[in-house]
Amino acid sequence: MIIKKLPQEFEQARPVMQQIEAAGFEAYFVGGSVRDTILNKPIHDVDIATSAYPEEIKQIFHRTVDTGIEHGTVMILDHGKGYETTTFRTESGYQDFRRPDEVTFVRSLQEDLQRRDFTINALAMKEDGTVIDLFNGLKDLKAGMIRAVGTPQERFHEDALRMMRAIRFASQLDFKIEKKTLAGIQENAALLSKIAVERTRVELEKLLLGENPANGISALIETNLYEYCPMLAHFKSGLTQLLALNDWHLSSETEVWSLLSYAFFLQGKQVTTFLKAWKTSNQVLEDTQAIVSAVSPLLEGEPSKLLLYHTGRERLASANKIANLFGGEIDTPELLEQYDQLPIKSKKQLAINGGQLMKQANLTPGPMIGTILTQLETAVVNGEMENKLESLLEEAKNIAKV
Ligand SMILES: Nc1ccn([C@@H]2O[C@H](COP(=O)(O)OP(=O)(O)OP(=O)(O)O)[C@@H](O)[C@H]2O)c(=O)n1
Ligand SMILES: [Mg+2]
Repeated sequence: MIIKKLPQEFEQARPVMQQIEAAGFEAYFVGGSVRDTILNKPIHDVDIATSAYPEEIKQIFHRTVDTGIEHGTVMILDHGKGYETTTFRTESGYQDFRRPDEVTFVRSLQEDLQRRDFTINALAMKEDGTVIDLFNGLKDLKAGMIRAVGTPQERFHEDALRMMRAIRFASQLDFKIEKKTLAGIQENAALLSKIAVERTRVELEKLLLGENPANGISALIETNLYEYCPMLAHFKSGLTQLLALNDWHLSSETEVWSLLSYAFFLQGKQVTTFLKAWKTSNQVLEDTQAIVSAVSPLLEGEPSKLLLYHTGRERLASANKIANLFGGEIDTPELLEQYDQLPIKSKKQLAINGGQLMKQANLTPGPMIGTILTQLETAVVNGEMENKLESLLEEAKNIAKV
């Protein structure tokens, strides 16, 4: 197979490939970018595999960065772009099920490709678009099949994360997992606990953000992999419930964690415990908390102005998306319109501040100031008071008297 029209990311990298070849070495595009091009999907980064050793690459190109030289990876800088090139290699050892004990550089493309995870990820492409397909990856791409290269057991022992990758691709590409590969995951699922939570998290997020998340979730359950993911062992029924939802497409990590938390009936501190177990960022945690607490009122259909205000625009859209998945009926554009009509969007927009309260209403510094500001804020948001300095000062004095 020759791909005639290559995406511009490959075109740009061509001179680099040609230079490696001119020096007498082989160079191929490998990995996800080749797979996604054949699937007509947009690509992000192009990876290059080469028979040249890192030191040889550094002799060919003047501007390089050692991004992972012990693994054979050198970044070539060319016309303001960086190209990761990795020397063909084999790996051995894998006593910890996640990293090889030893990496050996080799000159043969075949040896490099045969240690890769799935046939669809073991394609290589020359700079002229010729595809090298040593493991029937093209056939599997066409059939929509995820199949381990060689023996699944070996591939999963080399890196147990590959089991999560398999189900992630099942969702992302809407592919099936081939029988022996699926059985390999079932048999080796427990090895996933050896993998750093952060790596597993990235795969779970990609799974839930994928084209057909239900496909990935069924495989997660069917293979028992979920039992070796942080805390998911407790939530089999919650996970199963997700399979019944109609056609859903999430669009951020925060939506992933909010959907899971809501589907698992988690609240307050339970959300924190769950997300901490998955080591999400604090920002994701904060946003998820806000979204999860907004879902039930949205589902009930009468969200208060104060809820809209405290949730904020972006989180509100996510919360309503989740509410609608569970039967909520509020239209998101209408809800956002209501939000946009709130008199203020944050405390900063209140026409009065603590300093003015002290100076112009003669209030003494202390916690009372905060309490009064919050009451004024609530009144303004609810449309009970105008957002004007004089009337707010007047009201502040009244509150202080009581
Ligand atoms: N555990 C892994 C990770 C990666 N690879 C190989 O390295 C390539 C690049 O890895 P990566 O960028 O992590 O995955 P992609 O397949 O490119 O997927 P994505 O589009 O998500 O980057 C893969 O295609 C595969 O050939 C592998 O064999 N085993
Ligand atoms: Mg990639």
